[in-house]
Amino acid sequence: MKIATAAEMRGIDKAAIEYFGIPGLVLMENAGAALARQVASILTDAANKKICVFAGKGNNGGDGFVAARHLANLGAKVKVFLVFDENDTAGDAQVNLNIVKKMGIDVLPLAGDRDWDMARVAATFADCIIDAMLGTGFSGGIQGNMARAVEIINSAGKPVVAADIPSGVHADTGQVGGTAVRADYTVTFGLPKPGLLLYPGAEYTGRLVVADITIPAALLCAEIIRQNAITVRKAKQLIPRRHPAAHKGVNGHVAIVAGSEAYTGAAALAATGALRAGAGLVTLGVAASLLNLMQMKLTEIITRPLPEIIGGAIGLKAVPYIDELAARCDVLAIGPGLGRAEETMAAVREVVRNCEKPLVIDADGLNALVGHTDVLRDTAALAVLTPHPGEMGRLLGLTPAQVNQDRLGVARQAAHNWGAIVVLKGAPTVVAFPDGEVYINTSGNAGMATGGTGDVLTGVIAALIAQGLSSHDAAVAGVYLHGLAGDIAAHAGQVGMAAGDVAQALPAAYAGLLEE
Ligand SMILES: NC(=O)C1=CN([C@@H]2O[C@H](COP(=O)(O)OP(=O)(O)OC[C@H]3O[C@@H](n4cnc5c(N)ncnc54)[C@H](O)[C@@H]3O)[C@@H](O)[C@H]2O)[C@H](O)CC1
Ligand SMILES: [K+]
Repeated sequence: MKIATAAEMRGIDKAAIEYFGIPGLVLMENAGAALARQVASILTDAANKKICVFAGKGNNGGDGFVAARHLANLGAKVKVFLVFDENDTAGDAQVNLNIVKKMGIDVLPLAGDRDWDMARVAATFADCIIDAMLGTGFSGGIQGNMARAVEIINSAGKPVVAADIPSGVHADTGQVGGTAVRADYTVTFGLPKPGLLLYPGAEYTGRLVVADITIPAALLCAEIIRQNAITVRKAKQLIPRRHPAAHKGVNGHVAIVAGSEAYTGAAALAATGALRAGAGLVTLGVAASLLNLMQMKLTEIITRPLPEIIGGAIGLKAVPYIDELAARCDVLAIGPGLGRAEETMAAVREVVRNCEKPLVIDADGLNALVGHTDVLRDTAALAVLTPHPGEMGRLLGLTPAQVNQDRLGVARQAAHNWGAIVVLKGAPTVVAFPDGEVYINTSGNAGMATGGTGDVLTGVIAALIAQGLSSHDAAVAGVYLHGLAGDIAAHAGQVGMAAGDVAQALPAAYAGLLEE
């Protein structure tokens, strides 16, 4: 499913009206009707129920007027509060405001304090509240009357249904402009917007309903829309199917270079993630002094000793051994737990420069690229980088908070600049490609915010490449598969969930994606 920015949505709207000839009023009618249907389904029966609509002056408000009409026709007692000067509205919204007034529905401009007191009382006694104040036209911050209305809505303690976007949430980034409506449901029109899936916007969205308002399908899947959701449907399309006669060689061979004296768990989790995501063979290259320990921890994983420096970290002498290992395998994942010794970092850069196989670079492998992202330009296949916001920040000279301020934009720009696939981990994980295409993941949960889950993801993506997926598809499907495993593991509880639980849940998640 595509995800449209506010500007892309406006373009779609324009094309639907001007090229296909669908009147804007028809789109608004369908939007308002979808809003009314959602409210009616929440209330089971709208007849005699008290509904408050808080409306803005634009087309978002227009959707609210249409919903008010539909709900009044179902017998609901509707009050429409205008959070703007009545003369400010125009076009389709004004047409629908006039209809609502002619029907005798209560339309109450919020002018003086008494009006606001009435609005607060009405919201407190309402059965449902509709937020139709601001949608894709919102910019800046919420203040004044809008802020007052948001406070009334949020403090009423009643079910809230937002039209298109919770007012106060920025459509493109999910950032909140000071305050925002906390919706229980958001009925968004045509396509989801990034801000409904990105935090904190996702927190205000509640349950997301995507309403078909009869925008021609060709417009909703247009290539010019550069955002996509990684849905279960997308992951099912991409996940490799296994031939009944497949042998371990067919299922691919993953090479992993990871671990150091202090971080043996990262190596074990990355290797286990690859195994549990279906790789036929997994070979772990690790500093020689850790070999016995890793052999004790890992049964099915082949282990290879690598020349090391002090502290059980690989050194430059390991480079030819790693090159040889990668040459025998289908993909090389490098980085988890390697440590940050200068010689280890230099060795990683040398390996990345030489590698002829697809690469997955994570954790300390990313730290090795700080100030050296030019080495990515020469990789044989698009390297997949899997930074969390801290690693991303180090690579870009930003703080994690700055990275999270615009996750889509930061990941997209980095992928373009580096000529690599960037999997920016977090809630939600974003996958960005050099051509500007981005995917927002819809699986996973907060229980996965625990040490080592990133190492597992590295193994998962490498395993899917080893099984024949392009780096592009492996990143998209791997992020979803990993999150789905996290959702399965979370059935035992999110608090206390460990990265190993996610790895152990991978076969069940994979099986779920293979089901028709
Ligand atoms: N996309 C579709 O297919 C359809 C969308 N519909 C609805 O239309 C809105 C977008 O309407 P628009 O008139 O462009 O803007 P808004 O109604 O979101 O905003 C109204 C108005 O508010 C002012 N404003 C902006 N920022 C602030 C602020 N911080 N504080 C106060 N006021 C602010 C600004 O002047 C805006 O113009 C979309 O979301 C859908 O709900 C169609 O109805 C159906 C088809
Ligand atoms: K809204």
